[in-house]
Amino acid sequence: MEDPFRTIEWKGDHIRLLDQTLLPSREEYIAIRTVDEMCDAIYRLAVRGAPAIGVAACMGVALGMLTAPEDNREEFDTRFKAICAQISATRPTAVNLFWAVERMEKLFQAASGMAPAQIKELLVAEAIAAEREDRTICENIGLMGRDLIDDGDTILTHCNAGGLATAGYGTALGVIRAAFEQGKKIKVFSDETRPLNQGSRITCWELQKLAIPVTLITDSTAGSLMQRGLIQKVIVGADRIAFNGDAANKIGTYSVAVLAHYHKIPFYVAAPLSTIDKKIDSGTQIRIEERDPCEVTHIGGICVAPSDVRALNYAFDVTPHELIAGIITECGVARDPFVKDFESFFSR
Ligand SMILES: CSC[C@@H](O)[C@@H](O)C(=O)COP(=O)(O)O
Repeated sequence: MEDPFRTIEWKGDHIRLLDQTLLPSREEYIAIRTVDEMCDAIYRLAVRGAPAIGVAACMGVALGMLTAPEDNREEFDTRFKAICAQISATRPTAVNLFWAVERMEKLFQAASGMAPAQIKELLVAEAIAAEREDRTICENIGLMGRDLIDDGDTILTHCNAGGLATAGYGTALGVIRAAFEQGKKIKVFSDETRPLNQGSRITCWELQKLAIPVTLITDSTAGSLMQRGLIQKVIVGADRIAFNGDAANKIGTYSVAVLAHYHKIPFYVAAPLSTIDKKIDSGTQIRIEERDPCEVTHIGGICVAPSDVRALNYAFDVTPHELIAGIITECGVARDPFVKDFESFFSR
């Protein structure tokens, strides 16, 4: 089946992206014309999900350099550095953002002997390639993970790790989609995923578009469903995975993993290799984004708490590797001790 939407697309002089903050009530594409606009889109989650943020970062760098002066090499280089720094400062947890900026930096360095006009072309080509690659990587994650799902399974997912969190197809939802495309009769429970409701707003919307049966639950319902034997697998995405397998994902993922462990339900993480941070060997080193408390005190712009109450808004948590049955990547399913499998995947 064709993708029912396009997360992000290079359009020559601008970037077109589906504004995810408006879903599901409005399906609106916006045009990003400057680095400021791209940084704002990433920060306010108009584009979100680790792999999609990575693609947005590549495209943001290429876009910003389109207007860089070609007659002054020093200014050209300074502009590049400033753009990379600005994009890197938008969100701290998803490593794909930094992976993307590093990818563009490497290219910029390798092309340092070339004329600015040529470098601009290379940066654009790299950003477009990153988008295409991500789609293919997600399809491969689907192929690698689909046999973990049995016919008749009901799967719980948290947040949104679907086509909209990537350049297309998705990671956790990609595995579910691939199993569904094999003809397996599967059902999905989607946690609503407070505070910003990526589960209810985006995962449910995507799964409905794909005709995959989905039932929305509040975040606090998952344990009860597990206790009743109504969930056979859990699959989620990740924003950053340490080399020992500890995985940061949307806040609430850790609670789901603990529940799954208690109920002996396999808990899987699906993510591309670009989400694995080779520089850190434990989840304790992952910086967790803390966002505006208003996201907790308000739902859809309506205040649901006393206006002066203190609220804490960690956007992510870390699930320790021992709670993870497998990490599904485009190269295969890594198992504990993850470091061994990761090393083999990266050496290919
Ligand atoms: C394939 S996306 C994996 C994760 O990025 C996803 O599960 C998630 O936590 C997204 O958080 P968000 O704050 O919406 O960007």
